[in-house]
Amino acid sequence: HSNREMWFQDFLPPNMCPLYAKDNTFYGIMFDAGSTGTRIHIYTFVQKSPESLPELEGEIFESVKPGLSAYADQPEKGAESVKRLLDIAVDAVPPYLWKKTPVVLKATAGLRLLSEEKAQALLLEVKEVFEESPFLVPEDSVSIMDGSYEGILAWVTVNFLTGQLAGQNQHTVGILDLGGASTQITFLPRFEETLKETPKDFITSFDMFNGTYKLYTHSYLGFGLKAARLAILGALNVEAVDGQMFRSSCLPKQLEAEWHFGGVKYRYGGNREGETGFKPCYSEVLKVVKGKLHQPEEIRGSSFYAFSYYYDRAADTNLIDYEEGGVLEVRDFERKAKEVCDNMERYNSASPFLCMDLTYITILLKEGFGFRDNTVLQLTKKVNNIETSWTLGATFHLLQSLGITY
Ligand SMILES: O=c1[nH]cnc2c1ncn2[C@@H]1O[C@H](COP(=O)(O)OP(=O)(O)O)[C@@H](O)[C@H]1O
Ligand SMILES: [Ca+2]
Repeated sequence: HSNREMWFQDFLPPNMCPLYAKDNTFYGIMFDAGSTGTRIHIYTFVQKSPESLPELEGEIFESVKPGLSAYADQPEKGAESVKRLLDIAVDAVPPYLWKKTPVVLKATAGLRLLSEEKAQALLLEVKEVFEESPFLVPEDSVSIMDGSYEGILAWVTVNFLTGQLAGQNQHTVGILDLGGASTQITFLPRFEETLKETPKDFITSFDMFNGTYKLYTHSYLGFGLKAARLAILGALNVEAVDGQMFRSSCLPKQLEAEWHFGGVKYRYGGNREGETGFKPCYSEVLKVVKGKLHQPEEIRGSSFYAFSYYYDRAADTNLIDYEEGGVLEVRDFERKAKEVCDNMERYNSASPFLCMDLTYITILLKEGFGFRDNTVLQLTKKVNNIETSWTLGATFHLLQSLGITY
């Protein structure tokens, strides 16, 4: 963009700038501080009239690992990783729009699991990075997001990108997000019954684009893929993890290794003496999931969009194409779990956790949420080349609250 800049840009107010005079272009910068990585989404919008939805022109996306929570004891270093990503936005947004472009960071389950003190120290350092940038820094620009918003905003993203939020005939789709530390389920109930039999705190009313949506949503903290690994290994909420060896029938028999998560080091390994394979693994994982999740009757027959680790593990095992995504049934995950767990040596090089992860996904879907074997899942990473992430919904919400869009 910058080669198109001209000398008068800096002297004329944007609405008089000849280059952009007719353009109602604006930007939004949203950081996703996830448990396994930090990502920046720089969105460009055009709004042609107050009546129509803003049009999304494009997205610049970049990410770094590990996530902020890995810097629990070095908040400055954590903020540095945010600074490096923000520099991309400085180059991407035309200077005359810097002051009008809001920058926000929302942290999810990784920071929810840290102590209040450590989480706040990290957020404070990030806030300083924002204050030193040329962008618009709204109130509450750096925060830990409420789990229910994580689901709602991802639902907004997917349904906006698939065109379901415009016009009259809305056939919205439900979404499933499997993060590292938490997992979300969100859908628009069609039956009065569902609203009646659902706990009150699972239903949230939400205003967006001149409509009100009464959504079913819940975020299960500790049920993300990586947190579930710890729960399955029995390493969750254990005081002195140091030196302890956590074993599971879901891991290759001879395996012994170390794993870092949330700033803690865990030693884990296979069942040297005991059983290994799909059957024992299934009952091991079932203990972690059974009876812990609400099962809405209505979802049994409907299809859902699934992304994040649902997508990654399906792609890792060739259930879907890594670039294109694809359509699966719940039983495909189970079939693949059996295949991997009963032939662990063959899959060991991919990831020693593959059997555990696939078994967990199977059980989460079937025994956790109560999906049927033939429930259809649409696995997507991108829709029209835009990442399916809660960040787009969050940016719409932000721009609306700042009066930048309608
Ligand atoms: O922009 C995105 N689009 C789609 N998936 C994403 C995006 N950013 C992260 N993910 C996926 O989210 C998963 C990691 O979860 P995350 O680190 O966000 O944990 P959390 O949600 O529990 O905090 C991975 O599967 C990763 O591929
Ligand atoms: Ca996430």
